Amino acid sequence: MIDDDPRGESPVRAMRHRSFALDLIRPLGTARGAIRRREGFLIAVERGSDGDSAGGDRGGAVGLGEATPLPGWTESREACAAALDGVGGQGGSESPLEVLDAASTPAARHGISLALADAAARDAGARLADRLADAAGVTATPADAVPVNATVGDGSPDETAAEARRAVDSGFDCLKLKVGARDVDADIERVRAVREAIGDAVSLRADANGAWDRETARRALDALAAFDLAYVEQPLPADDLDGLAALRERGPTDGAGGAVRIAVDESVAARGVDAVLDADAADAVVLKPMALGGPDRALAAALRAQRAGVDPVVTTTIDAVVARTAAVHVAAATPDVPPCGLATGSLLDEDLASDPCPIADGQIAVPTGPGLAGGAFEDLRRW
Ligand SMILES: O=C(O)CCC(=O)c1ccccc1C(=O)O
Ligand SMILES: [Mg+2]
Repeated sequence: MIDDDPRGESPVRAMRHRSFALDLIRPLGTARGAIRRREGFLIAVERGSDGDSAGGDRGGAVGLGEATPLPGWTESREACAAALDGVGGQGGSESPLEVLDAASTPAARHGISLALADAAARDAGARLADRLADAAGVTATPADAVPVNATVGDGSPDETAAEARRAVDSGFDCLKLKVGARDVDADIERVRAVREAIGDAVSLRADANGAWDRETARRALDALAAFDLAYVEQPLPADDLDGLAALRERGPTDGAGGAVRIAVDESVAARGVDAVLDADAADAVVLKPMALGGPDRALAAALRAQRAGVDPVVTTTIDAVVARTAAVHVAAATPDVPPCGLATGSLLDEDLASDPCPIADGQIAVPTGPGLAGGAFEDLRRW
């Protein structure tokens, strides 16, 4: 097929979606409550045939997408389902990406956008990462592997330290620890226990999921400065961009070393990456393709962040394997990407298909194409 539609925006010839529900092995404790189960939609599309195909009825490759909403970052499951149903009823005359709004239904838009991009990449015989990079004007060749962090949930100091130690023993050299689910003094003891268990050579991040007010955040950051954290993610509520900017500007405090770097996640989902960059609210931005309306939009946000001198960290919302693999391609297309929150497949008790992205030595492998993962998801393409 002639590759005249690099962004996969041709009309949809056929589209279907089905729902799924996947339990986590055990609840992931966060400051916003535990995540126990993920419910979403698997999407398959066939793009419209090219105008030049004489037969008039020739379809392209079947592309796969996933929409796994998580309120707080995306629309509700109901709103996602309604948006996907609306696309199905459209009749295929215009691109569904024009009618799906990235701000109000990012997960639905992610699912359709990914399915179209996978189909287009398969038709072109190219890896998704290469197609995303080309469309975004990235000249560097996408990576074959991406550094990742292990994700460690809330738990007692002993439980948390043991889980951190297991992650390091299995090859991770960057960990992200959930904080903010208990009071600051308890979290300080957890971080101390983890640092003692893993040693100084492992990079350590903490994610408060917006739990603290300004005064608590200052107290927490002052105390946590002793443990050499790479950054603290979302120490303040999503909308407090001024407070986040002020935390960054704060100089070293009495003898405690330099200020702790700030990453933002919920602020990106709530206000968009440009508002975060304009407010000077972050040293790093956490980019979840599911929350940003698609892999292409996530990569564009990553490149804008880099141009502003801010580190883009690509992560999942604990998605099933199709969306996780897409996020790996986004990270691969981002030049010099720092460790990303993509090692979340092991949190799930079951999955839609086996994972084509093995993790070793703290790096996740980027599948060879075409599309998302070559033949890896064949069973998912026919149902
Ligand atoms: O970043 C990671 O390590 C994994 C992803 C993660 O932590 C997460 C997963 C689901 C919902 C929210 C979050 C979060 O980063 O706050
Ligand atoms: Mg986060």
